[in-house]
Amino acid sequence: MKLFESDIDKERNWLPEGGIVYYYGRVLNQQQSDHYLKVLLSDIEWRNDEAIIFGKKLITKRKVAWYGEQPFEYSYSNVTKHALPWTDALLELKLLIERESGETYNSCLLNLYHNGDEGMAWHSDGEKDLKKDGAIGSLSFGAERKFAFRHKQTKEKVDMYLEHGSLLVMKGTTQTHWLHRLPPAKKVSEPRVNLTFRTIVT
Ligand SMILES: O=C(O)CCC(=O)C(=O)O
Ligand SMILES: [Fe+2]
Repeated sequence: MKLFESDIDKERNWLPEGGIVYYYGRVLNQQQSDHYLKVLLSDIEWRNDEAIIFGKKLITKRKVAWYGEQPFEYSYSNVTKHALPWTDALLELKLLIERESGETYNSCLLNLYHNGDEGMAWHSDGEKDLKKDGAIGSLSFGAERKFAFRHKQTKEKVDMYLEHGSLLVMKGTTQTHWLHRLPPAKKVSEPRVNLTFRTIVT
């Protein structure tokens, strides 16, 4: 049983090889986490994601948004987007996780999963505009969901649970050697918002 935040070992690498994943647990208290969930749900310009897959235009149920310190062009599943300017909440959260993780970030991809029917399939975040081996800082709000890694060669799996107000950091060669996904979760009826802070190189 986890009694105190200090029970979380922030220096533990959750991957056995080929990358680095740190889980910082809840970096915001209940009240702050509830506040940011509400603000993000109402203030972010959420859009259904469009992807061209095998020549077919698909609209995802999940909603997405893309913010940054410059109007970066960002390609993602064959769609090109421009980053919107930071909101106050996103800038506060960016500074918080920069302090926690000792890394810097210049952009953020946001995902809104309305309930447990929505998830994200196996992928790695290795787009060419992303800083090579740069850290990705992932903040989660709302429903606690399982997050899974799978090694591209050995198929080894690592599962973890991302709590309300928690921070996960993926860095080093994680995207080269591992896939990750957010599996659907039948019993979950509450929304989850995830923010992945990244570094774009121009
Ligand atoms: O929702 C999550 O926790 C993960 C999102 C993700 O992997 C991504 O946006 O690339
Ligand atoms: Fe990802």
